[in-house]
Amino acid sequence: MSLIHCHNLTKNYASKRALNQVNLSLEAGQPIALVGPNGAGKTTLFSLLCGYIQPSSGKVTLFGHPPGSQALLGKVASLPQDASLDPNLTIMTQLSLFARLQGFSNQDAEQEALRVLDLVGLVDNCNQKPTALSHGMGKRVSIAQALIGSPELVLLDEPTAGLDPANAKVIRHLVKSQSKNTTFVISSHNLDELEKLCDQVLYLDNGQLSQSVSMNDSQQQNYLTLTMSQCEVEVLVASISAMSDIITVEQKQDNEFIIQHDKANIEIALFTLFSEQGWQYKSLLKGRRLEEKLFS
Ligand SMILES: Nc1ncnc2c1ncn2[C@@H]1O[C@H](COP(=O)(O)OP(=O)(O)OP(=O)(O)O)[C@@H](O)[C@H]1O
Repeated sequence: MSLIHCHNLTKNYASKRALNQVNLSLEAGQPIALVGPNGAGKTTLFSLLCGYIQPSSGKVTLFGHPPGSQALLGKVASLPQDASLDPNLTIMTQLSLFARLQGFSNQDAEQEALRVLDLVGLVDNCNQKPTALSHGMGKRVSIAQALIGSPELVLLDEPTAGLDPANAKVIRHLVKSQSKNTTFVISSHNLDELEKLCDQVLYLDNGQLSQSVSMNDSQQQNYLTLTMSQCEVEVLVASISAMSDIITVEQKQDNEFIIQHDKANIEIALFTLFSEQGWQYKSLLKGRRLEEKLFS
């Protein structure tokens, strides 16, 4: 059974069509990314999956059940984009309360609150109120809240937006470490971050699911992303293009090139060329960056 299944899912806000006939079937596994420009419909799709709003037409199910149904209690959790904590209650009080609402006893609820706070590295802050926490720490508490009861599916809407690199790194580590037992669907504008975390990337544009990209597809094997320290672009492109088994060489940014080839271990021939010419390279990565895959 699919983890998430959408059939012709459509949402209109008055005359505005925010989601247009989205068809989607996702299985449990590695984190899944949801990307798209501002206004593409990402939050609308999340809100439909959480059962916060109802579709205008079409159908959506999670584990075969409609969003918000009793059968999903404890199985599905979410971090909404604008999640906020109660400023008057300590972190411990709030998280214990949410655990009790999921059916934990008073004592177990406190243990569960400490467990999830430990996952986000904030046990020492458990007796503080949200007003004493930084924005990044508050976001980490909200993610801890989403992990109460070890749900099988967690929807994170822009979990690292506005966070400093250290806080963002804590969240990335957390997602990685919990991915064995929990499938995360993450909406974000940070393609570099998603590239590190996710296996599958869904691209929404203007309310339509226009692409579904796998980070590990076999075609990736035929691309290299080369970054040179310094180079004469025309000479470099001509030299690499002249090598056998090279299909195309395309300059992307100042010193970055995408090389398409049809030979395993072509890297050795490239390194030989660099050595003969005395050229310095910064990095040579297998595959193309997510940005390239989505927008080239
Ligand atoms: N409550 C609402 N009433 C009317 N229009 C809305 C409402 N919520 C969203 N929209 C519109 O629906 C479209 C999709 O919005 P949505 O917030 O889902 O996009 P998004 O991809 O999450 O954008 P962002 O990346 O900026 O967060 C936008 O055109 C938006 O203006």
